[in-house]
Order: sequence, then C-alpha cells, then structure tokens
Amino acid sequence: MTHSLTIARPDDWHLHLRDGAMLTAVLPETARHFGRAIIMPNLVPPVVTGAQAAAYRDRILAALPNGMAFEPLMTLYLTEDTDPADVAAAHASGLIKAVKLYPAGATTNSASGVSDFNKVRPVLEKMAEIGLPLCLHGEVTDAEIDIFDREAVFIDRVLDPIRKATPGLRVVMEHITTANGVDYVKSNDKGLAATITTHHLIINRNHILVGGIKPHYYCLPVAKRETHRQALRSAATSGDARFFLGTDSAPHTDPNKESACGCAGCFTATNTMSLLAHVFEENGALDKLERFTSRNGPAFYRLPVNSDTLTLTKQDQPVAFPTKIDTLDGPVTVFDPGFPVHWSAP
Ligand SMILES: NC(=O)N[C@@H](CC(=O)O)C(=O)O
Ligand SMILES: [Zn+2]
Ligand SMILES: [Zn+2]
Repeated sequence: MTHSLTIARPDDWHLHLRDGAMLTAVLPETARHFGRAIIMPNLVPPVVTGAQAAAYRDRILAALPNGMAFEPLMTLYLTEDTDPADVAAAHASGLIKAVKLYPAGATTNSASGVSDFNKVRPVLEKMAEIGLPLCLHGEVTDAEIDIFDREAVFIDRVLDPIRKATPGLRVVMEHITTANGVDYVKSNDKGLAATITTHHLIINRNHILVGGIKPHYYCLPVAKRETHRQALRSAATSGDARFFLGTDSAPHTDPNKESACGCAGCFTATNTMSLLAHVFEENGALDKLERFTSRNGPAFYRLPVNSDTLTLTKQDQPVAFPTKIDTLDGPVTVFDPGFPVHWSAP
C-alpha cells in the first residue's frame, strides 16, 4: 500500500559541501530536500574569518542550480588566533550562525584546530555573551586514548570543564556516537544539544569490520558498538528537543576512501530523508521524524521553521538510489544502508 508523510521542510545542522567541483556536484543532493544547512568550515585552508565565510557563502550560492532554493548557514573555524571581535561582527551582521571547534588533529582537515583550550577562552566568553552557539567535534586526540573511547573521554576532560568555566555558552555536540553523549545532553537542561547523523542510526562498528573492511562506513567519530547505536536511535526518535539531524554528509572521492589510508566520512546527502523515514518507522516513531529533521534544530538555533514542506512516499518497490555521484574530482559513493528502503523523496 502506498502512503505518504508530509513534514515541514527539513534542515541539515551539520553538512560538508567542500568547494570547487565537489561543491558543484554535491550541493544539489542536499538542496533537493533541505531548506538550510549549517556549513562546516573545514576547507583547505579553513574558513576562519568573517570575510572568508562571506566569500564561501557566495561560492555556495553561485553553485546552486537555477530554480533550487537553499540557505547556507555559515560557521567559522575556531583557531587559537581567532579574534573575538571578528566573530562578534560576523554574528551581528547575520552572516554566521555558529563557531566550530575542532581539537587539532581530531578529524579531516583539523590541523588548524585548537590544542590549548585556554587560548580560545576570550572567544568562548564573547560567544556566551552574544548567544552564539559553539559546535564541537567532541573527541580527544591523545595517542594513549583508545579511538572508541575518545568521545566519552572528551566529555569528561574537555567539554564539561569548558561549560563550567563559561556559563551561558550554548553548545552543540556534533555527530554524537555514544550513550555517554546522549546521557550528557540529557543531564543538562539549558544551552546544550546534540546532532545525530543518519549513518550512526544505521551502522555499528561491526558493519565497518566484519567480513572485510568497508571504507565507505568509516567516519569520525567512528561508529561504536550496538548498545550505543540503540541509545542514539532512542534519543533521535524520542522527539526530545535537544536532539536534531546533522547528517555530517562528508564527500570524499572513491580513490581517497578506498585506500591504504582511507579518508573518514560517509556521503549521505542523497538518501538521508528516505533512510530516516525507514529508521523512524522501524522504531514506531514516524510521528517524531518532523521534530528531528525540521523543528528541534530551528528551535535551538532560534530560527523559524521552514514554511514549505517535504512529502515522503512509501512505495511497494525498494527505492533505487544511485550508488555513486559523479564529480569532476572523481566518483563519490552514496551511503548504502545494506537493506531495502521503500520511502522515496522527490
Ligand atoms: N565526519 C567525518 O568522518 N569526516 C568529516 C569531518 C568531521 O565531521 O569530523 C570530513 O570533513 O570529511
Ligand atoms: Zn567532526
Ligand atoms: Zn562533519
């Protein structure tokens, strides 16, 4: 039986669009379904200043195909040299909606990130004062910490001390992958939220490693064991306003993924809304999908909910998603959930 679900148009609160030929190829994949997205600033070189963010926003809008509507919500990449006054001016003009903190070396293109958190204290204090959210890649980088423990250790050693030292700082824990992340968000009332990706609702670490290594399931933070995936599903499908969608759709070309040292990132922009409808239906929570994709994020970012809608349709035949997107830089593999999906999006 065919049936459909109409929701307020979704937004993506954590997205990598890259630049140049890659930007041109992947932007329509997001703009087809999403009204807005928080644009990650981890270009090479990173988007550090307000002027760089304005120029990047213009390149994104120039790459948008005619007839497509999409609003990029820009962010600045926090470095130890970031000027609090530049951040405040970029916020006051409406240009940026958040600042992104990457611990130096934690993930793709994070070399310019923060090593000494005391050096960014004046920026964080300014952000608390003006209500500008801090988005965090929440993993420690210490060589002696096991990669599967890096998110939990970050919460204890870095995040909780930062929040205690900077009252009023509004924080989004990006792409949480653990029950520890879910519990930390839930144990705090105000000014703390988390994004959850589509792929972390679907895969656990077995999907990456059992039966041969699957480079297209490798991302950071790396998927954890099944109990953590279940905790993420419960949080996402609960309707709790503190959890919302950030796909972390992160395109890398196939040669860069299928390599002896493969890049981290899953490309999910193309089929995210179909996969989420499947996941929410499986958890008996289709009625909560709109909160996760379209309502909780705007509420946290103090923006209006999109006024138009997206209709998802359940069909008898599984949807045939493209397996790859062609770009002038090379092919990018679309995330394969590993099961048939019957929800289609326009
Ligand atoms: N998530 C990833 O595995 N990769 C992201 C970076 C990030 O969000 O950490 C990327 O830029 O490729
Ligand atoms: Zn990240
Ligand atoms: Zn990301």
